[in-house]
Amino acid sequence: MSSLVIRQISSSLFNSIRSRSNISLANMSTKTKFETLSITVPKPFVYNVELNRPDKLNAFNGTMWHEIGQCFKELHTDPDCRVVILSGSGKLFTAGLDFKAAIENSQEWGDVEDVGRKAKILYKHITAYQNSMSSLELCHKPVLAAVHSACIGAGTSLITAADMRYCTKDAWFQVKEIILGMAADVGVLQRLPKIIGSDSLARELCYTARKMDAAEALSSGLVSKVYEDKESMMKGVLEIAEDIAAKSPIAIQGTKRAMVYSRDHSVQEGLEQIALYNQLMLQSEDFTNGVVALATKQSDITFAKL
Ligand SMILES: CCC/C=C/C=C/C(=O)SCCNC(=O)CCNC(=O)[C@H](O)C(C)(C)COP(=O)(O)OP(=O)(O)OC[C@H]1O[C@@H](n2cnc3c(N)ncnc32)[C@H](O)[C@@H]1OP(=O)(O)O
Repeated sequence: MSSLVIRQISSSLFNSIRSRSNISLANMSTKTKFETLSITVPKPFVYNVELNRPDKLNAFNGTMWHEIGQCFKELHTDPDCRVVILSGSGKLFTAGLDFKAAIENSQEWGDVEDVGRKAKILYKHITAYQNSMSSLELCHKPVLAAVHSACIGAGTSLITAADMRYCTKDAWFQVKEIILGMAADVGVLQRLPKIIGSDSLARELCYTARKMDAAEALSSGLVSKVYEDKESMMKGVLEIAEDIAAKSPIAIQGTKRAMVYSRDHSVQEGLEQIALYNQLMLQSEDFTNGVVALATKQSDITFAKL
C-alpha cells in the first residue's frame, strides 16, 4: 500500500472519529419554537417539521405562512439538520388556506380605494406566500413530504416544493383554488406538471379541482410510495431520511442544488453548474474519505457536519 493511501486512510479514520464526536446529543432537541409548527429531531441529523394546528385542520393562517419560510431558512443553515420530514399533526395533512383567517386579512386591502394601491398590497402578500413555499426548495437539505388523509389547495402547492413525497393509502390531493374563483398562485401550476410529467393530467387536476387518490398519486409519480397508515409511513420515511442523513452532506446538498437548477435550465447549463460546484467540492475531505472507504471496504464511514 502506498504511503499516500495510508495517509488518506488515517485522515479518513481521524475525520470519521471527529465527525462522530461532533454529534452532540445536546443539540438534538426542539430548536426555535414556532406557534404553528412543531419541530423534532427523531434521529441524528433528521428533523421532522410538523404542521401543527390540528384543531384548525392545519389550515394556513398568516402565522403559518410566515413560519414555514422562517423555519426552512433556519434549517438551510443548521449543520445538525441534513434531511427534513414534513408531516401534519391530527386527522389530516392540511385543509389548505384558512378561509376564516383569509377573510380577516382581506380587511388590510379591502379599505384601500385605489386599485393600484390595492394591487400593490396583494402583490406583497402573494410573493411572500410564494417565498414561503419556495423556501423548501431553497433549503439545500432534502425535504420528504409525508401526507396522510387530505392535502388540499395550498397544501398541494407546499408538497410540490418538497424533494420527495409519500402518502398513506387514505390520502387524497386537490388543487382546489379554481373552486374559490382564483388561479392558484403559490407554485402548484409551475411545479406539478414537471413532477408528474404529464401536462395534460396536471391541467385536468387544476381545471376541474377533482380529488386525486393515493393510487393515482402513485401511478402519476406525485408520490414515491403509498403506506398502509400514518404510523407505517412515518417509520418508512424515517428510514429513507436516515439513509440520506448518513451520506456526505456535501454530496447530498450538491445533488439537490444541481437537480433543482437543472429542472429550470438547459442540459448544457446544468452541466456547467455542476462542473463549477464540483471543481470546489471534489477537493473536500468527503470525496477523499468516500473514495478511500470504498477502496478499503470500510462500511461505517461518517461525515463531518456542514
Ligand atoms: C395568496 C394565497 C394563495 C393561497 C391559496 C390557497 C387556496 C387553497 O388552499 S384552496 C383550499 C381551501 N380549503 C378548502 O376548501 C377545504 C375546506 N374544508 C373541507 O373540505 C373539509 O373541512 C375537510 C375535507 C378538510 C375536512 O372535512 P371534515 O368533515 O373532517 O371536517 P369539517 O367538519 O368540514 O371541518 C371541521 C372544522 O374545520 C373548519 N375548516 C375546514 N377547512 C377549513 C379551512 N380551510 N379554513 C378554516 N377552517 C376550516 C370547518 O369550518 C369546521 O369548523 P367548525 O364548523 O367551526 O367546526
